[in-house]
Amino acid sequence: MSRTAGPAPATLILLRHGQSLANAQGRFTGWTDVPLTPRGEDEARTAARLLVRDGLRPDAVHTSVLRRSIRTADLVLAELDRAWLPVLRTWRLNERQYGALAGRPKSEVRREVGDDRYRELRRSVTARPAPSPPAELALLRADPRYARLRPDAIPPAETFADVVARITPYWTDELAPALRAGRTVLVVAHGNALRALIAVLDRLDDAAVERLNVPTGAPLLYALTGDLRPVAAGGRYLDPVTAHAAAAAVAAEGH
Ligand SMILES: O=C(O)[C@H](O)COP(=O)(O)O
Repeated sequence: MSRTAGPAPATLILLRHGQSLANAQGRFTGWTDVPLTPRGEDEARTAARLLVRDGLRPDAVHTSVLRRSIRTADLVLAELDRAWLPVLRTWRLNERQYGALAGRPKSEVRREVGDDRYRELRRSVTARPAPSPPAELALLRADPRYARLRPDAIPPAETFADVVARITPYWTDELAPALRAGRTVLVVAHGNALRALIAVLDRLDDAAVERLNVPTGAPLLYALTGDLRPVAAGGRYLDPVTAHAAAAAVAAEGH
């Protein structure tokens, strides 16, 4: 008797945008819509060449609504000669809303609040930064890219747990169905958005979340089983030596 084949394995590629102006300046970014630096654009092209080297050809692309992720995806698709691919853009893949920390130098914040609180603000699951100043929050709430959101749905500041909560529906409703349909899905997003997605994929506990850092411009491949479980926890960076060194540098930011 022939066994019915189970669902096919799936391929998910996670990519944090290339270096941004705020990254280069050592500042918290959050929902601030900063551009890539020239180095960040080169990181995007290098990431695309790694995908080509490994025979990876995305046929579904998702970004946030922030230009650093949109531009990174555009550069990758151009390098892959797939500029024709439709790209889905969503606020749910935005970076964590860092509230009053956005725009502030990380080293200044660390000196102000101390090493323990600084680490807690960046990497704990439940720490909530002070809210964005009212004028900045009003600008976010008036931004046309969030026009379909209720104004009170624009968070004044997010915990990491909040990011997980807003990304999970996107995983369930958009990414997982595309993967089950056999698409090679590329998600171009942000450090904490991808940390949240990885936490969901690998079912990370809080301690593991706190240790997790995602570098810019480093393609992370998740081979998934038919039921969308990672074949290897943590996935596999296409250039692991560079990625792991860059992840350590992310952890050390502000010091
Ligand atoms: O929003 C930011 O500041 C960065 O992109 C992520 O910063 P973090 O690594 O300090 O969370």
